[in-house]
Amino acid sequence: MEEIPVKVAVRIRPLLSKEILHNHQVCVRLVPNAKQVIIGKDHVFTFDFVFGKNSTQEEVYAVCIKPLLVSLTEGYNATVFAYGQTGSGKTYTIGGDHIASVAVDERGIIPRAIQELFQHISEHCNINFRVKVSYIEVYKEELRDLLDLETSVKELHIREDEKGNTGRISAVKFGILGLSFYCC
Ligand SMILES: Nc1ncnc2c1ncn2[C@@H]1O[C@H](COP(=O)(O)OP(=O)(O)OP(=O)(O)O)[C@@H](O)[C@H]1O
Repeated sequence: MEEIPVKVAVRIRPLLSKEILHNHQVCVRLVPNAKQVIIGKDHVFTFDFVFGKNSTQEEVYAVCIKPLLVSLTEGYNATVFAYGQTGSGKTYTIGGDHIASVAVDERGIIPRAIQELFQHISEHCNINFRVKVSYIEVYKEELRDLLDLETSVKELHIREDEKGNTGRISAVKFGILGLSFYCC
């Protein structure tokens, strides 16, 4: 079977207290033993990974991200991004919020991946690693450097090489939040 390099996971978040208070109803169900969700009455969608409302940060990381980190340390590139409408749980899952104030169990993808990457580096003193980080927000077609908010949005551009590959954006936040790794 052909190996498809892009994998898509869906994560259902639990209702928030304010949603319960306003009597909002859950409109999405998991299909047992299938990587599918049903929206409404009968709209079935299939994904590579499906996480229900009780899924943990650890589970999402272990299933979707850890294998990529292993590949990264073997010299492959990987990109992870979260996509969804406002309030759907991108920041929570990717772990882009105030990391210091988040309980260890609740930490999302970015702090877990960074911790594991540096753990790997410290265990392989015979190899030279160079780690670069950038954190870019793309919102309404404009780029903002989240590590240097003074930079004008006009100074940042997405560039492509002759093959159409985009450059070294290392963490992207748009209606999408993401993290890219590049081995140097
Ligand atoms: N899996 C989850 N378990 C518990 N709470 C969650 C989960 N996912 C999201 N939440 C909560 O839902 C709320 C909205 O999530 P979040 O801020 O991550 O959404 P977002 O997609 O990043 O929104 P925006 O695009 O507006 O920034 C937050 O209070 C967050 O803590």
